[in-house]
Amino acid sequence: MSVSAQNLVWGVRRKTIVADVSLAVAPGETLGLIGPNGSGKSSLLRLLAGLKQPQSGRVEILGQDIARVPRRALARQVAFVQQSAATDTNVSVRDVVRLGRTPHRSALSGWTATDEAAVSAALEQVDMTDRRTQAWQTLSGGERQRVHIARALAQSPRVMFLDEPTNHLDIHHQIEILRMVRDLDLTSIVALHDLNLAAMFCDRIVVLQAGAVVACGTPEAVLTPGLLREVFRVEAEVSAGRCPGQPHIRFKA
Ligand SMILES: Nc1ncnc2c1ncn2[C@@H]1O[C@H](COP(=O)(O)OP(=O)(O)OP(=O)(O)O)[C@@H](O)[C@H]1O
Repeated sequence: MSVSAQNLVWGVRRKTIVADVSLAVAPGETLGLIGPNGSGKSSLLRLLAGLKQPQSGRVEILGQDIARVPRRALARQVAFVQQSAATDTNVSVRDVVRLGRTPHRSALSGWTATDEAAVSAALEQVDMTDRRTQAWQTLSGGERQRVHIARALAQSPRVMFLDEPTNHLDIHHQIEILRMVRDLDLTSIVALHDLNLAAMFCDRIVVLQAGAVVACGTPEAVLTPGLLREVFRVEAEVSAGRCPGQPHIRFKA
């Protein structure tokens, strides 16, 4: 498995926020994490990526217990795209993406052709090559989001965690970014609010409710009217989508 978690528990004071979560993600798989506001998606992603320590349970990435892997070594394997991440303001788009190379560089080595190629490819993948010299603070919300994704791609990770990466993006870029994530030769775990996008781009979906996994499986198996009513408190019709295995949800007003 690329990523596996066993019995993860995390909370603050007396409140349990991630409640005994176990999951496994295969190499190359795109796993969607869905659930209502406050169900624990961001908290779980941060535990899986090693950005938070669980109170109990463990996470393995590429067969190694992440509690024992040095931070820098982990950063060479794992990238995390946060929800509306902040960046120092006085920098260009290219500078932000170059930061993705940090875990691969030593104090002695200069900027290499490999670093440059990774940055150029990442900018291209998010459609921001033309903006590479633009000042970060002048970008729109959606452009900033794409640059943060490019920074993660420049890291050349084997596993990528994305916390609502389609926030702020127009529909063209939502689809482009998720298609790219799905088609990349890496394992990704993506928290998403848009259930139709989750159905279109995720191989499997994990549903969180109050910190616990209440369903896990293919979009077809998971996204049923009963689950949508129970977990998301919405009435919906679910029909076969245009592609096999990708159901389409129509919410009832
Ligand atoms: N450090 C913290 N201290 C106190 N409460 C926290 C902390 N971190 C998270 N929480 C609470 O835990 C719950 C889960 O938060 P989390 O951000 O993981 O949910 P989410 O599913 O990502 O939500 P959303 O869809 O709204 O982004 C929320 O009620 C949140 O307020």
